[in-house]
Amino acid sequence: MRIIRDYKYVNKADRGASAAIGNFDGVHLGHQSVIDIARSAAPDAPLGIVTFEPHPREFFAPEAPPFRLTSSDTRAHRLEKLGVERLYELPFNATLSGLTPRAFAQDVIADGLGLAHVVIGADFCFGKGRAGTAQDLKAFGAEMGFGVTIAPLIQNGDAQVSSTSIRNALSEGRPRDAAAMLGHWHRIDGPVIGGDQRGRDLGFPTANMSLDGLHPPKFGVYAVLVDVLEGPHKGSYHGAASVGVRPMFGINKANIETFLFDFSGDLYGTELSVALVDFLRPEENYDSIEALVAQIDKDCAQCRAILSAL
Ligand SMILES: Cc1cc2nc3c(=O)[nH]c(=O)nc-3n(C[C@H](O)[C@H](O)[C@H](O)COP(=O)(O)O)c2cc1C
Ligand SMILES: Nc1ncnc2c1ncn2[C@@H]1O[C@H](COP(=O)(O)OP(=O)(O)O)[C@@H](O)[C@H]1O
Repeated sequence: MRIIRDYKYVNKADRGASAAIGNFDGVHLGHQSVIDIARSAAPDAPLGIVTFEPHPREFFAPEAPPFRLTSSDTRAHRLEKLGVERLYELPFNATLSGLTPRAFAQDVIADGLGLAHVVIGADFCFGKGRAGTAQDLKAFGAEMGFGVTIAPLIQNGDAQVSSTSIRNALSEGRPRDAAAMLGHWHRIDGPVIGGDQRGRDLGFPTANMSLDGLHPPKFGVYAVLVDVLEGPHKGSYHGAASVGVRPMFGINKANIETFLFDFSGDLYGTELSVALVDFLRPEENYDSIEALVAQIDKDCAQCRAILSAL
């Protein structure tokens, strides 16, 4: 997969793609479906994605709390796994956001990226003030010479699959509902960072990861599947993770700390992918360290049972 970060001066080899357009936060079942449609709409064309960085909401409201399900790196990895060959990750700035719908179609899609075919969801809006609709894009395509397919929206029961409903499921401690809409477990990816070196004294050393920039799942304890992605301990493990601020030890910056079962070794700096399977309980402030350790023992037993039944 090639990542192209500008819509001007695009190489000939990177033009002519059949591409889906959107934010693709989480790369959920709806996203996977538009990608499949883009693939079958023009099987001989390179399969592309047009997306934006930062996410438009981050650009318009930089002070708002983090809401992303996936970092741009994770998004790129997932798209590559789905067979995407060209990722047009366009800088979302005042210039791009100020283009009228017609200018976006002409300058970005037709002239800039030279797309052969475009796939969008039925609720897609584009251009300054989100003034352009999917139907408008179809009309521009006919005029400017690119094909447009409007994809139906994927349902999950009665509700539409969306990044927002996945965020809500995670905020409410329903990771299995999030997974049903994602088509995969919700994962937190990143390197293991240093902590307060307290976990080892408790008898539960934890691999800590930052939640910076990401939508925080409900604070509390989760049964997790852990992939160690590199290094001598590369492999898959079961574990128990604590998401939150660790009230037993003051109010700290929220992170995720994972105890891997049947594991010992150094994970500092190693890339991990932690999948949230079930929410067990909220994080608590216990009366004593002994009470916390007794509870963590119970949490681990419960997590082992949940994970071995998967
Ligand atoms: C399964 C599990 C459950 C935990 N539950 C709580 C909790 O309820 N309250 C809390 O303050 N910390 C909880 N912790 C977090 C510990 O406080 C944390 O792992 C410890 O402070 C180690 O910090 P360190 O990794 O920075 O050394 C839990 C940790 C694990 C692994
Ligand atoms: N079973 C395990 N689960 C998670 N991390 C482990 C485990 N065994 C050893 N480690 C290592 O111990 C470190 C965590 O120890 P801990 O005392 O909690 O320190 P920190 O405060 O840095 O998290 C991890 O980053 C990892 O390198």
